[in-house]
Amino acid sequence: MTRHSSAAIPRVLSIAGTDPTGGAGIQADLKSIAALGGYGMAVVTALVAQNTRGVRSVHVPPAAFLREQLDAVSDDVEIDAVKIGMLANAELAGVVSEWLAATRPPLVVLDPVIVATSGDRLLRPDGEATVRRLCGQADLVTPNLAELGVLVGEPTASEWAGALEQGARLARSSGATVLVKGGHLAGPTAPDALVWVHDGAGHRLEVAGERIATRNTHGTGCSLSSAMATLGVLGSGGRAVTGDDDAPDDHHATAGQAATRDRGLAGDRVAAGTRRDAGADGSRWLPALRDAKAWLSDALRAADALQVGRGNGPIDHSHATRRAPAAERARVGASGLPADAHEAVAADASCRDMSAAPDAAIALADAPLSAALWRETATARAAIDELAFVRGLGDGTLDRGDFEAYLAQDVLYLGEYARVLARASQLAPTPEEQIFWATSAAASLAEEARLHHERLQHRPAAAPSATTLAYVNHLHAVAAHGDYAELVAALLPCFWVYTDLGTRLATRRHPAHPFDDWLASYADPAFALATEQAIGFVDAAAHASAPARVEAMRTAFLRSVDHEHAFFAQPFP
Ligand SMILES: Nc1ncnc2c1ncn2[C@@H]1O[C@H](COP(=O)(O)OP(=O)(O)OP(=O)(O)O)[C@@H](O)[C@H]1O
Ligand SMILES: Cc1ncc(COP(=O)(O)O)c(N)n1
Repeated sequence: MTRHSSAAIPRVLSIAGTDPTGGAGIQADLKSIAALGGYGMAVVTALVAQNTRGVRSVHVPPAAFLREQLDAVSDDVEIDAVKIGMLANAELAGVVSEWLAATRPPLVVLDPVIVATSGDRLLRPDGEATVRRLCGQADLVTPNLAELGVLVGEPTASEWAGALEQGARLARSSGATVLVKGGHLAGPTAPDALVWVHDGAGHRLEVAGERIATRNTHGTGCSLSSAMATLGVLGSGGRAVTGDDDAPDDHHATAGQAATRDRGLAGDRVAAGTRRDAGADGSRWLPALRDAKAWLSDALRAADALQVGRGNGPIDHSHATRRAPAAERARVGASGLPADAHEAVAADASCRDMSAAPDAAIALADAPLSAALWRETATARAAIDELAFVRGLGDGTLDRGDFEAYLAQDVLYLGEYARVLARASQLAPTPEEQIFWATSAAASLAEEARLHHERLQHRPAAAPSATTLAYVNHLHAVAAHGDYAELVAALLPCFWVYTDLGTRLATRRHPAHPFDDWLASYADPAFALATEQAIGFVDAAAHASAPARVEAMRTAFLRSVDHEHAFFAQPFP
């Protein structure tokens, strides 16, 4: 492929092995690329049966098939950057080297994966020499301390200073910029440094970092290198590199080496697939490293909440877009809404436009149940999005008769939902919760009356469908147990699924949309606030409950989500 035109969204190809638990390898690469704004593509070198505790076995497909995969991508797609990870053996490393020479991608980041954190080898010893040579075809090489030692043929450095010296030796021998990583150092810091040689002189820029106390660091190297490839294309905002703000006094990039980049780092390459005579200008990577490290640190901070696996779990690549845990949401919801939100609640509240007690205290749980339940219902919620009824609501193609038939069932549901909300109020342990659920019950009845009056007067009264009956029977059955925690868990999906759906449907609004007013009511911030409060109360109830009761809460919540799905999926004659 010779033609290259730059796209606004970096097209980044990962060439790496797999991790079925999603924390490392190609899965981590794709998540990182997406999180940082790129479009991820993936060519698999090896299939690895591994989890957070270690590697069980490795299956390496034929080398010729690796080349077929690579050609399939490069024959069709303009690639902005390549990230190379696990190469398994010399033969595969050789295939990638040949493909790089033929294809000349504008930016190449090599993470020379040799040994996993678990201690298992991911590169056969016969591949080390080839990977060493491959460094000469990369713009950036990102070895951890052990890999750095192997690449320079020395024992693993135990001190940062020694690692930097080894990085300088690798930079000199390869011509690439070396990102020396301090993740494996002992001590309270986790520094990283860019090391390169330019016109024969060695240079270094260091980015400091605090060590985050977590054992969930699986895949940090894969994630960082993919982030660097993506941000390298973007130029990490295209900021000018001043070259000396992070540099240690004794050893820093000079102003002469600093560069203002138009877009990304691709211009730094003399010819991809060849060694550069003058060497790289490594300072160009500094903005990308700063941004990648900040992102990675947040992903490490969020890692423990994921609860994936029993070994060294993954980082949370999606921390920035993921809904914050319930406690956090409750806090933001309570403080981040317009001051008039509470009045809006009082004026127009229902099960869907759920009311709230304005001064309700948000009880914060240590480990929110709600976040786990939300994750557990991701598939069911995605299925709701895909329903013909919901899609028709969003794009406005839903038959009006069907819409009214739905509203007729909703009215019937709201009447019964109000009774169950009232029961929650009766069982509530605090006055705040008592008020919240009672206010919600009243609002639910108000919405029932409003819908009836404004939208359904011309229709004969409907009988409850089997689906509507099943949902309200489930709620009444849980109410009959008399367990407040279980009951509020059963009530929550009606708040939450509708808020979530409503927020997304609201983006489809336009003045001519046939259901515009209805969509507007679901995007009401007061409705979102009420949902945040309900989530906070459910988490507080879980916090105060024994494990068996929490399990009952979970079951009640999951069943309600299933009923929400069935409610939207039912035929509306
Ligand atoms: N506990 C931590 N706190 C903060 N940053 C960390 C921590 N562990 C690793 N990092 C950072 O993660 C990145 C990857 O570094 P590391 O040295 O762990 O690479 P690696 O061993 O290749 O990763 P992997 O775990 O995928 O093999 C670096 O930016 C490093 O500073
Ligand atoms: C396919 C693949 N590539 C890379 C790693 C290294 O990651 P870690 O050192 O965190 O196990 C891995 N475990 N699996």
